[in-house]
Amino acid sequence: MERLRRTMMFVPGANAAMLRDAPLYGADSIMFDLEDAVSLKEKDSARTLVHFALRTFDYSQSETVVRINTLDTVGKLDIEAMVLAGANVIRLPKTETAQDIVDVDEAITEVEMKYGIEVGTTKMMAAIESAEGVLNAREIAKASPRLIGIALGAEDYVTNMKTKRFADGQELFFARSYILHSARAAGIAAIDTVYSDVENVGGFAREVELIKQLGFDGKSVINPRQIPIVNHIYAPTEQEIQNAKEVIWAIREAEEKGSGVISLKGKMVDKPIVERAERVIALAKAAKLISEEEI
Ligand SMILES: CC(=O)SCCNC(=O)CCNC(=O)[C@H](O)C(C)(C)COP(=O)(O)OP(=O)(O)OC[C@H]1O[C@@H](n2cnc3c(N)ncnc32)[C@H](O)[C@@H]1OP(=O)(O)O
Ligand SMILES: O=C([O-])CC(=O)C(=O)O
Ligand SMILES: [Mg+2]
Repeated sequence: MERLRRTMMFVPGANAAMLRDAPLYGADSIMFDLEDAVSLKEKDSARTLVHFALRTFDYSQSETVVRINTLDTVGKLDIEAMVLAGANVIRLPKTETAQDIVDVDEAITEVEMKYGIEVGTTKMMAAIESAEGVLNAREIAKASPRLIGIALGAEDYVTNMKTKRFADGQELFFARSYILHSARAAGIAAIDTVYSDVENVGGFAREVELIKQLGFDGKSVINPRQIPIVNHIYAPTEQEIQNAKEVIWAIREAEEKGSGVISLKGKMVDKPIVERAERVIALAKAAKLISEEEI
């Protein structure tokens, strides 16, 4: 089954206490940051700290993602330390072109070969944070078989666009839509950007409602308090779960009789409707609203 990525929590790589406590909050993915949350002075110590944290603490309940620095700075050093430490995913920030992804893919391959790790073990993500990156999202999303998703980085993006973030998110509509389409066309995940105003719970919830409606798999978060809000909004309602169960039971029965399409309460049920029902069930299981065995 597809891995759920409702929440991807940034953890500043230089903060030892946050690295230690990060698994306590139940994020689907923990994103260790070596890039913009780490000052230039702390780049080397943060890399060492995250390397040892990955080897020492138990992050097994989450996916581990590391946001590295770009290859024109210390990205290669980051890749070597993180691949060796067994990070699940390397996230490249400020991705502008498909070639950026190919270059990181090659750097990862080199390290995997050097340490006898099976080539392809380490996955990748691309964060898109500029006009150039958005316009190239379609090629970026298909640039490497390692890619599990692409994400919007809206703080850098609005800066590049010479605007700022607004409550209704209009300024992000094109970028969000194009990134989503690029991800879906490539068959990978689409992750929305951070919401920096941690105290504004209402504004955060409205943004999560919007990105769920658009079709994003989930959101980058910066604070543990944002996790239950995303999980609550992404959790299906009782009615949605009941409908999904009925669809799956009905299609199972139909398939036993050798048919792929049926009518349920006067509505047609076929493959796309079954796929949506399966996602509702996966989200319900993740939210522990139903048990693994129930369906
Ligand atoms: C544009 C970009 O690039 S965004 C990505 C880079 N930015 C980041 O990584 C920032 C990550 N977030 C943070 O550093 C913090 O959440 C801040 C600075 C925004 C707010 O910090 P605080 O005011 O301390 O938050 P808050 O009071 O909610 O913290 C509660 C607890 O959660 C911990 N915590 C807060 N954020 C995080 C986090 N991202 N990861 C792990 N633990 C965290 C705190 O250490 C605190 O722990 P304690 O109770 O044991 O002391
Ligand atoms: O990727 C993110 O959501 C955070 C980030 O770097 C940005 O918004 O510029
Ligand atoms: Mg950024």
